[in-house]
Amino acid sequence: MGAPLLEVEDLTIQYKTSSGPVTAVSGVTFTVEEAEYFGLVGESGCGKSTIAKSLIGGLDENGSIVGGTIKYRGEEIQDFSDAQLSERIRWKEISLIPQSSMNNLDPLQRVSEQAVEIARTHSDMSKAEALERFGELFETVGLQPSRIHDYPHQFSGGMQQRAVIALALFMEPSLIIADEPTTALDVIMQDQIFKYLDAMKDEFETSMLLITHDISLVFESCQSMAVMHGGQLAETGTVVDLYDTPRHPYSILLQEAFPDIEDPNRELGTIDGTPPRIIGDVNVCTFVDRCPWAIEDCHTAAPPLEQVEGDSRHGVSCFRMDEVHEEYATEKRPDIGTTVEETKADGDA
Ligand SMILES: Nc1ncnc2c1ncn2[C@@H]1O[C@H](COP(=O)(O)OP(=O)(O)OP(=O)(O)O)[C@@H](O)[C@H]1O
Ligand code: NI
Repeated sequence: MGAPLLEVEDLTIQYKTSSGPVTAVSGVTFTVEEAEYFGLVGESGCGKSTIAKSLIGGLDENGSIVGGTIKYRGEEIQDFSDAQLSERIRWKEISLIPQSSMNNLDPLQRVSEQAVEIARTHSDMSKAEALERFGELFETVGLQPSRIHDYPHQFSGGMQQRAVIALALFMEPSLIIADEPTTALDVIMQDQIFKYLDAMKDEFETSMLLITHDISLVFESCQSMAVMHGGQLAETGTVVDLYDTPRHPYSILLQEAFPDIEDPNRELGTIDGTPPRIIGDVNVCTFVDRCPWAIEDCHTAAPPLEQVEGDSRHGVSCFRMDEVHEEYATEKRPDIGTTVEETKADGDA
């Protein structure tokens, strides 16, 4: 077997701000394999979009990678110039469906012109072939093929998002980074797009990095996943690992906070507090202030990602992963720091 499709190791990213360097991502490690859907999950501000942008060299002006490696098929992305990224990587190998897709179409060009331009640079399709193929993709995402010739302003927000998804699929990239791809779309359209993406995975061995705050969506549509908190990676593994035996306190509480399809009447938990904003180096576990299991050590160093014994892919960044696992197995819910919504399920209302 060759190198994994995408290998992110110990990635640290900072933004320059007037109050100092904001560490948006710190020491993050995960791997996306070929033909795999990988979910990156965590609440707002935990660094998901920052990672997404960094993977194609698209960080905001004030952002920079200050540590770690990003390898795509074994090659370091950071060694590519912007021209090389445009020529070799973007669209054809990795395409990004950005979080706010609405602002990602050129307002001065018809959508079809943007597609033809991409096809011209990255394939040997003729213009007619490109337009036909793009029209088919429009149909796939639920838009009238004839509307490829519209300008972006002629579309609603949801339609623009679908046009961006069509563009992202256009060159049949090996990796699609989808940053909250369907949040602006209705459930039926979400389903349709995921069905299509699934078919693509089987046909072209496409991989996807699905970025979302919705852990249930990841459980439903991905094979592997990572949970982030406060710029750090809390836990990574297969969805089965994280669904059946979550070990990081945040993964456990996050899972309790979402409805479970297999147990819809379960009470929903809540996670108190908010993630910290980190200036400069990170030498704590960023979950420490919200963690019912935290001890003194958790305040003094960032826990390294360690493999769960006997499982090469399941990794957890918690000094107390074994104790947490044992306690949680017997007592279920921790007794400090968390509150439980008591009235949710049993018809109290
Ligand atoms: N250009 C920027 N300058 C300064 N700080 C930034 C910049 N972009 C993002 N940040 C900060 O970096 C952190 C991570 O942001 P990011 O957008 O990556 O999070 P996210 O997980 O995608 O959140 P959301 O779910 O809300 O999209 C946040 O604290 C955010 O305020
Ligand atoms: Ni985001």
